[in-house]
Amino acid sequence: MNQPQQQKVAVIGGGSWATALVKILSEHSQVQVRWWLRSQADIDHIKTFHHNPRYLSDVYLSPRRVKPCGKIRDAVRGADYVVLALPAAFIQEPLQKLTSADLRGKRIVSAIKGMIPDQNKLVTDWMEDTYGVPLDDMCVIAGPCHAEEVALEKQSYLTIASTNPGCAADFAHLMTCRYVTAHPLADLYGVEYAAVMKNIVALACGITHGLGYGDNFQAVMVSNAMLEIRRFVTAVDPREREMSASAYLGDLLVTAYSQFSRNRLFGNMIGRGYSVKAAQLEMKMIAEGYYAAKSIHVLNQQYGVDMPITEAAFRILYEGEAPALAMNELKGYLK
Ligand SMILES: NC(=O)C1=CN([C@@H]2O[C@H](COP(=O)(O)OP(=O)(O)OC[C@H]3O[C@@H](n4cnc5c(N)ncnc54)[C@H](O)[C@@H]3O)[C@@H](O)[C@H]2O)C=CC1
Ligand SMILES: O=C(CO)COP(=O)(O)O
Repeated sequence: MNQPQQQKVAVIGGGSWATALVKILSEHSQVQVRWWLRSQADIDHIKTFHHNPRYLSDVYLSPRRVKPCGKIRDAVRGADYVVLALPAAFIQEPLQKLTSADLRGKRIVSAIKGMIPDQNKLVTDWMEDTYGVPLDDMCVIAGPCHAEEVALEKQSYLTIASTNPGCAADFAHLMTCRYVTAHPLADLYGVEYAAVMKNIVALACGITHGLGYGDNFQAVMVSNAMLEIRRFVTAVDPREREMSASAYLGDLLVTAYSQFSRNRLFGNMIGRGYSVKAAQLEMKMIAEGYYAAKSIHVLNQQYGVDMPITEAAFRILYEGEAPALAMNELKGYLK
């Protein structure tokens, strides 16, 4: 591994995943983290008490290795890596303060499992189109890994996907610590799309659970979902890939079944009769699957892939179809 002595990493976002990633990065003595958060009160709290007051508040954040700041240009200045760790719907506003020149020569890491909602673009495509960042200078963080379990230092695995093997291997090194093992993988698009789509499936699983369906039904839905994800990813980016690997199947499983899954929780509320608005207000955290259901639905108008689970979620979330009716229709497609 050809890593320089000091690594400067800017982390953009103040939520649970950003906090977990800052914790992992700060396990490395050679890494300096510049952490951009939008709330000045949270920055002051972290500087004084070394904990994020809002998310994963038990996690200790070393003041020697982690420097919170409120100006995004200060955070990225001099950074080797810029890690994007906000929900996709909120990334455009803070990044507007940056120009292509601010990002030139830096490696961009997307930790986001969502698409830019109004443009229906993957984050890496959007970064390439908006800032001219070459795909080879980007990677994505994927794999079954909830921030809450990182906070508890439970053994976890990540996949770092990139078109550039060196970029993936270098960042995988920074994401590996006592309780996290990270592996590089060459399939950037496949991993990025699968991470977006598993959120829609987990949301749909939550809906069925809220409606009273059991584990038998969910197991069939998750198996069918894996085939649905494979069909879509193959249509968008045809190539050989092992979709039972943890970056694809593992992430689908953890999100569909974990007590920590925001998408499952959000779906569960919808299944129990909450409106979308009420579920969003109740949650306090962001379920990317809500936005992804629309983006993938729109994108699929170009590809025409058979996606009954995504379509059922789309109709419930955006067309007002009753969850019970949509799931009843879906029953006929599953096997
Ligand atoms: N939490 C997890 O375990 C994991 C999350 N991810 C991904 O990481 C990304 C970030 O998610 P989390 O940190 O979990 O989100 P979160 O729900 O914990 O935090 C939300 C973040 O969005 C910001 N935010 C909320 N409302 C906003 C608004 N109206 N305008 C601007 N910013 C706003 C908050 O300040 C906070 O930084 C997502 O794409 C998610 O899919 C990926 C792997 C694991
Ligand atoms: O991607 C995740 C775990 O790998 C997080 O999923 P949720 O956003 O549903 O919690």
